[in-house]
Amino acid sequence: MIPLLHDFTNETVLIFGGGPVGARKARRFAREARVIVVSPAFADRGFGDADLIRAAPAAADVPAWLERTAPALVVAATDDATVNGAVADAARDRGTLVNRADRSGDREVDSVVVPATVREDPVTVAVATGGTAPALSKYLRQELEETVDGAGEMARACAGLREELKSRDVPAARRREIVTDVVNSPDVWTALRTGASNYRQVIEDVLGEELSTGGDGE
Ligand SMILES: C[C@@]1(CC(=O)O)c2cc3[nH]c(cc4nc(cc5[nH]c(cc(n2)[C@H]1CCC(=O)O)[C@@](C)(CC(=O)O)[C@@H]5CCC(=O)O)C(CC(=O)O)=C4CCC(=O)O)c(CCC(=O)O)c3CC(=O)O
Ligand SMILES: NC(=O)C1=CN([C@@H]2O[C@H](COP(=O)(O)OP(=O)(O)OC[C@H]3O[C@@H](n4cnc5c(N)ncnc54)[C@H](O)[C@@H]3O)[C@@H](O)[C@H]2O)C=CC1
Repeated sequence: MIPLLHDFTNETVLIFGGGPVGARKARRFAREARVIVVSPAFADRGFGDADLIRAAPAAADVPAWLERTAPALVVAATDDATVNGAVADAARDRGTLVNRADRSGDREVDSVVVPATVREDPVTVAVATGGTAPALSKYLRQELEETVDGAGEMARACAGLREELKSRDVPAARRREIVTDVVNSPDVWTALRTGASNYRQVIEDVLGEELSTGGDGE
């Protein structure tokens, strides 16, 4: 399987199953998509701002739900393997992406896996284990949270610097050198992580230095 980032803006994600797993997937997708969760019962968990629809579709009813809601992605997260299988079949018939929460091998065509994710906008890091060890994905995600801390602000600093340096016609090679130095600077990371600095300040400091040295490489 190959990781890709998918924009779900203005798309619908349809989830079957309102247990803890359905709730987790609902929260995940509700940050961007319109999410509908269909289930006879709902766990006492957050579902983001998903629409919760109380129903217990039989396998034969599943295609009509996809027809009605036209989702970009459908999630099978019930504890009924027959219903989950019907969800996968209906998705394949429509050419819709499907995530089966109860499966890690024998995947359906067009199936997708939800990776463990660390997010500090605009930075995203995703971890998967080929379905073999979700608990390991979660562990690595927790470890990576420390590494990624401050990366959102660092990304904004780099983006701002690239833009400013381009607009000042700084040669591309020098531009790359400056941005690479900033990304590799332990001092900048520490300043961003502790709040001692922010991305605007970093841009200002680096540009100030560059201009005062006349961009002669040092
Ligand atoms: C294939 C996949 C399909 C999919 O759901 O996309 C899948 C399938 C299954 N998960 C199972 C179990 C658990 N899953 C978790 C947790 C997470 N599972 C997630 C993803 C995935 N799970 C996909 C593969 C990703 C990869 O390649 O690693 C995460 C990363 C993302 C998310 O779900 O949001 C999220 C961590 C989020 C975070 O915190 O960062 C825990 C830990 C816990 O809950 O604390 C357990 C219990 C411990 C264990 O068993 O490892 C079972 C057995 C069910 C049973 O026993 O019946 C199956 C089915 C099977 O394996 O057959
Ligand atoms: N991907 C993952 O991270 C994990 C996956 N799993 C798998 O996912 C499944 C769901 O996990 P949990 O939420 O913990 O299970 P759960 O048993 O707590 O929840 C299942 C939900 O499905 C609903 N449901 C039952 N029949 C339905 C139907 N016909 N239509 C719609 N909804 C229906 C139930 O009312 C319940 O809300 C498990 O059976 C397991 O196979 C389990 C743990 C983690």
